[in-house]
Amino acid sequence: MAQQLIGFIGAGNMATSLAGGMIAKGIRPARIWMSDPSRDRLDEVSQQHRVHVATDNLEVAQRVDALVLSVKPQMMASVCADLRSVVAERRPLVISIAAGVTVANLRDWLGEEVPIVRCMPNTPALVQAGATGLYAAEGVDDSQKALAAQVLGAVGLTFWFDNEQSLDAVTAVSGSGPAYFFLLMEALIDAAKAQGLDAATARQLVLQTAWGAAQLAITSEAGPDVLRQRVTSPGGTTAAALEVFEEAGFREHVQAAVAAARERSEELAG
Ligand SMILES: NC(=O)C1=CN([C@@H]2O[C@H](COP(=O)(O)OP(=O)(O)OC[C@H]3O[C@@H](n4cnc5c(N)ncnc54)[C@H](O)[C@@H]3O)[C@@H](O)[C@H]2O)C=CC1
Ligand SMILES: O=C(O)[C@@H]1CCC=N1
Repeated sequence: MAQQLIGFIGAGNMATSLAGGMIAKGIRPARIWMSDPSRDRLDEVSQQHRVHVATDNLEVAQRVDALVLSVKPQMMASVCADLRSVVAERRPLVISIAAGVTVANLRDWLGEEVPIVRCMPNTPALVQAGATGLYAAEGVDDSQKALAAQVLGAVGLTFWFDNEQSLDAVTAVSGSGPAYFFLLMEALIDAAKAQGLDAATARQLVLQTAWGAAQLAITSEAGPDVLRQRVTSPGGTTAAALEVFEEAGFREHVQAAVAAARERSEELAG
């Protein structure tokens, strides 16, 4: 496994986050290939990460032991159609990170016999703080599962699921989730500025608070509900703020937002 080659089809945000995290974790850049139609993108990636690059997806597919499909879900059918003959001949492990694209979709496009791991990482992979849900389709052996876990586990925590539907929920929670926290950070920075703090200080206060709250929640035995209560003095400032959140239906909005993300993930399966 130590020398197996990993190829990314599509050198976008996620692929480079994953590759960057893998390299930071000690995986040699020479084990990583990336293809993308954009020469500029590849130049940027090879300069930054020193991985092998190619504009031709087939050149990558012909060389690697595991292919990480990291193009947009809408591109996946046509990309797979081009890869189909090489994949049928070489049978690399296929790891898809595309939101909503199912194992059945991938089998239609690539062939029934292809070993497939469907997974859902997130962008904190770039700083090795990712969270990834994985699902291994029938026919994936233990060494292939270990390889998928090595790729995704290099950039954060991995969680295996026995049923594929769970990945739509994972997509809505942790795949899209960083954006929810970033939205809260943006809104809090704006609120801090509205209260007269300068932009740089507002940003630092908010990011340190987000980081501190996450660290506290991760390291504490108490759950987020208890930690929230500990911040909230009766009749105090936090209580005043939380009342506004609750009255505005904050929790209901979060439920509805996550349900919308899940629905969209299911729709992307086509
Ligand atoms: N952005 C995120 O937070 C997450 C994204 N994903 C999934 O990862 C996948 C990639 O998303 P991003 O990296 O955000 O998108 P992106 O747009 O940054 O990257 C896609 C890349 O694919 C390339 N591409 C386009 N056509 C191609 C082709 N025919 N062959 C090879 N490459 C081609 C594009 O030039 C681009 O560099 C998507 O399927 C998305 O659902 C999964 C988890 C989180
Ligand atoms: O927004 C999306 O569709 C992708 C999948 C999860 C995060 N980004």
